[in-house]
Amino acid sequence: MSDAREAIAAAKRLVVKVGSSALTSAGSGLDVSRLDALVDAIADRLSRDTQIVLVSSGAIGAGLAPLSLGKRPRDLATQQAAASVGQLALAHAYAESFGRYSLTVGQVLLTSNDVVRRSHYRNAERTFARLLSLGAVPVVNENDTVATEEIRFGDNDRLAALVAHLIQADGLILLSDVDALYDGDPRAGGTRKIAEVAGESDLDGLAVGMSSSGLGTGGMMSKVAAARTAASSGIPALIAAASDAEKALGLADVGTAFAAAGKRLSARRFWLGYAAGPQGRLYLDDGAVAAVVRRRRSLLAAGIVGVDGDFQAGDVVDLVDPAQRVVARGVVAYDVTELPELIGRSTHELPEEQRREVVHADDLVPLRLR
Ligand SMILES: Nc1ncnc2c1ncn2[C@@H]1O[C@H](COP(=O)(O)OP(=O)(O)O)[C@@H](O)[C@H]1O
Ligand SMILES: N[C@@H](CCC(=O)OP(=O)(O)O)C(=O)O
Repeated sequence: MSDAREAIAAAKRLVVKVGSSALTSAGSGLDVSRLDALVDAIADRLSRDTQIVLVSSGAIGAGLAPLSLGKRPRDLATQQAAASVGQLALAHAYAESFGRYSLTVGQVLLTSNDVVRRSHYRNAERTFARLLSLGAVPVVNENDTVATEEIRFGDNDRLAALVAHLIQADGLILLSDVDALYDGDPRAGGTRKIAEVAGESDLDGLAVGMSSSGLGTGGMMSKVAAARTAASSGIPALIAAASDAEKALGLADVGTAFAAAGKRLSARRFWLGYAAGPQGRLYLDDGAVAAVVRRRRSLLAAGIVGVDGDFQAGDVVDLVDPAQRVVARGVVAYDVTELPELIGRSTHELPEEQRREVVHADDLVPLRLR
């Protein structure tokens, strides 16, 4: 049994995410018997001294049949109407289902603003902590009815990874309609199941594709991205089938396990690296990339070759290498208008008041290349 599986089996706090494809079907909407089976597995784990936050998709899928919509709509307004109807059905079904175990659920609907802005992020953190301390099961989804195209997560796998860090979970379980990660889309046949992802090299050469049901949004790609986000911030993750929920939440001996890399990032550094919305880009030369990413130094004006975006001192920006890859993210100490006359110049050439670092090492998080 891998460390990741042991950690998930022994976790005191878990985030469990279930996808639309595991709860709904195009013709008949919400499948209450599958939802009940998931709740059975969660209730069993809750009875074994574990706190669980459930991130559940399915609002749009659950709203289709009541609105006589045949398949998932493409336009945002109809998706939002379906989510409005479906979220109510979903919340009601969870309340009823957990009620069989005398468990109380609390609905938490988030938009990306709730994590992108640091003050909102901390507010969400407090809400989860209080719900859990009161013994309720938080059931989370994106607030689809108010989220506009610009502020949408559109992807509950990522939301689940962010929530996992937010509540300091010991593990993340992503449940879908497929039993594991394969080295190619299993619909193609002849593909091999991947049981363990110990490090990034185990993901080399994989063909990870989109949803097969037409109900899910991100397909396996967003699950792998979410599992990597969790793992790289110190939280082991498991991708498994919702129909295997009992085993996934039991011994964690099914699906694909992602080993946690290193120690957990602090809340601030995690927010900076994965949740915050960057307002601009700083383009670095090779020397600056080496200093910032490998030697964990502050970014100085001398190593910047270009600037893009509309940011002010205190905003979050992406740091981009000469191959145009985002290699780090940090809080910039200057407004965008101040930088053009500073970049490329060494500190001793600059006036006294402009000698501070452009991004201080304490405000900088190197990102693994995605
Ligand atoms: N390499 C792969 N391994 C496993 N599944 C894959 C892979 N590539 C694509 N898929 C597809 O991704 C689907 C799961 O994604 P999705 O439908 O979005 O799920 P959910 O609604 O649970 O978020 C699977 O049904 C599968 O067909
Ligand atoms: N918030 C949307 C789901 C978005 C989403 O990520 O869906 P999925 O890929 O099924 O997890 C809904 O409730 O319909």
